[in-house]
Amino acid sequence: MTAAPTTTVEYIRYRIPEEKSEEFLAAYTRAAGRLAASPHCLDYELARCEEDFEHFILRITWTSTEDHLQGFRTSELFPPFLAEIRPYVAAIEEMRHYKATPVRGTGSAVPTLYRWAGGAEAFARLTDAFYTKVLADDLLAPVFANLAPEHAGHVALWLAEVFGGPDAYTATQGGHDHMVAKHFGLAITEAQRRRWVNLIQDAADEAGLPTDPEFRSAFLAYVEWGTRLAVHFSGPDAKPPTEQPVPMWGWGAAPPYQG
Ligand code: HEM
Repeated sequence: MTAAPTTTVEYIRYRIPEEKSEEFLAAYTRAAGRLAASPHCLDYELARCEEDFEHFILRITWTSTEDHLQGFRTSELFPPFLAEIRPYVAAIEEMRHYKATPVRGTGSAVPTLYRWAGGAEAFARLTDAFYTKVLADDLLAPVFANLAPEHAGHVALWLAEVFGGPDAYTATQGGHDHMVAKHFGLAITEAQRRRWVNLIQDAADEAGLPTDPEFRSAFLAYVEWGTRLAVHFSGPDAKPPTEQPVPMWGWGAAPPYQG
């Protein structure tokens, strides 16, 4: 079980007469700077109804309802925020906090990294090429001296799952804690980690994974994160990790170019 999220979404619905909408938008453009500056605000968006121009909905995600009420509302940001929007308070039709339910997710407009890479076969090709290189490598071969025959296949399932594919590693082997625990006691050095990073990129080229900047930067970001975690958990002072979900790696700031 992971802890329930504390974030809350405040919806404020306005009905603004057409002739006032321009100054309403201008006032909110100025007021928004206070939301942007608030450490209690995760994001905000003012949307206008397409069918009925008089309807607006402001959505603000707060770190928690309490942070909104006791934090933002008592901060020095609130008085100037309120001063901008006070003329429209009477036009509010609803102003309430909502908590997310488990019914949420993303659609398929943006392909997962898994799909973009070429699915399960691509990750199998990747780890086959990778472990061939690892076993021929002066720094890494000793670490993988007792490599089990199924290891490459397991790592392929893990990578596929992290990049948005089926949860086959979790279902057949175990989740994040299981994978992390595989590295206990290995005492991986920085030089070995860096070699791992280099070889998996060579293997990605050899296995024909996409070479576009967006895919490769997201791929490498995970490899950096994962190898640094592996080093940490392989060290002498590593404690078993707290229960964590399998990371779901996405595209980050650069979504795929679909021209
Ligand atoms: C993104 C980085 C990494 C990922 C995704 C990863 C993934 C995995 C997975 C999924 C396993 C378990 C395989 C199984 O269930 O059979 C594993 C085991 C192992 N990993 Fe990693 N690993 C990473 C980094 C590293 C690094 C940097 C090293 C060493 C240089 C390393 C060395 C090993 C070894 C030796 C095992 C086998 C342990 C055993 O079964 O006794 N890993 N790794």
